[in-house]
Amino acid sequence: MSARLIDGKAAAARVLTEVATQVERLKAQGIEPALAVVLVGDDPASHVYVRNKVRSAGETGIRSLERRLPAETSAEALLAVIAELNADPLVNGILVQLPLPGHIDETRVLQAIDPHKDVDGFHSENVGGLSQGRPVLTPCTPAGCMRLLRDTLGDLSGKHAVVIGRSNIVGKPMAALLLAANCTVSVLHSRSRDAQALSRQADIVVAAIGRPRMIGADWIKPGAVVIDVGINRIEEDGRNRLVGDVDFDAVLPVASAITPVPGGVGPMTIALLMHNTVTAARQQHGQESV
Ligand SMILES: Nc1nc2c(c(=O)[nH]1)N[C@@H](CN(C=O)c1ccc(C(=O)N[C@@H](CCC(=O)O)C(=O)O)cc1)CN2
Repeated sequence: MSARLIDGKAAAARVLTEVATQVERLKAQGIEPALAVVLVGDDPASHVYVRNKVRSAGETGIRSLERRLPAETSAEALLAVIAELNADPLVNGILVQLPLPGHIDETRVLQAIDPHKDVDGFHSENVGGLSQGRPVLTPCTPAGCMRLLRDTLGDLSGKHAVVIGRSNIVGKPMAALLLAANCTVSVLHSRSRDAQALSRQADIVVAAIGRPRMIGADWIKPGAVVIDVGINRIEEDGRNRLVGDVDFDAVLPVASAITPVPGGVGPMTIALLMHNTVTAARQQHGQESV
């Protein structure tokens, strides 16, 4: 048996089409959703992601503003930019591209964003709301993984889901979303005992550890659905390659469905950012989220 490929590009295109329809409706009411993207420094991957975010905004009719700042920008200067965007009534969503240069405290910066404009869902107000099941802005990568899982499995109720990795951006919000979908959730990390055996009991495995191809076939129960969040750049056979946290070739014959890297979770992250921007715009105008 060979697993079905979960096509993140196609799923992202569907989300973006939904978003474009919502944007058209808002514009007909005189509301133009706008997203501010803040990029500090020269990280080449961050530049690509920001370019793709601005492009997706344009394609869905969302107005975008870019604030590009040099790597040596002080925390105070960055906070001043965020304060200006918070105060601008025509800006609905703000995101600060991560990682920030080492001299800037990321938490301090993320906490400075108005929670209603926090389209990354990283502010503690939104993190807390997510764990309480309130309708808050939700981190884009985990929200994208949930869409892929629902498209693949339908109702997730009662499934045993294992999340490997406990980062604030992916692992922890992913666990909260799976719990909200009535899964039985285990979060595995570097100190977990018998991680492989626990993972092998799961119906759903979400790998978000940042270690190239760490999850092999012996971590996966036959027929499980595998979501690979890893994006690792490695050099192999003299070529630069992008690989996930899952050993794709080894797991393919064991799983029932699997996301590839590239073309799996990554495109969903950007699509869900556009979705969150429209949600933020609707909420700021007293409308329910869709
Ligand atoms: N403020 C944020 N910073 C970061 C986030 C985030 O959600 N908010 N996530 C990641 C980077 N990221 C978005 O910002 C992101 C990563 C990967 C992709 C993507 O489409 N990947 C492609 C491959 C692209 C490539 O060649 O590198 C894929 O997997 O198919 C989109 C967005 C960290 N920072």
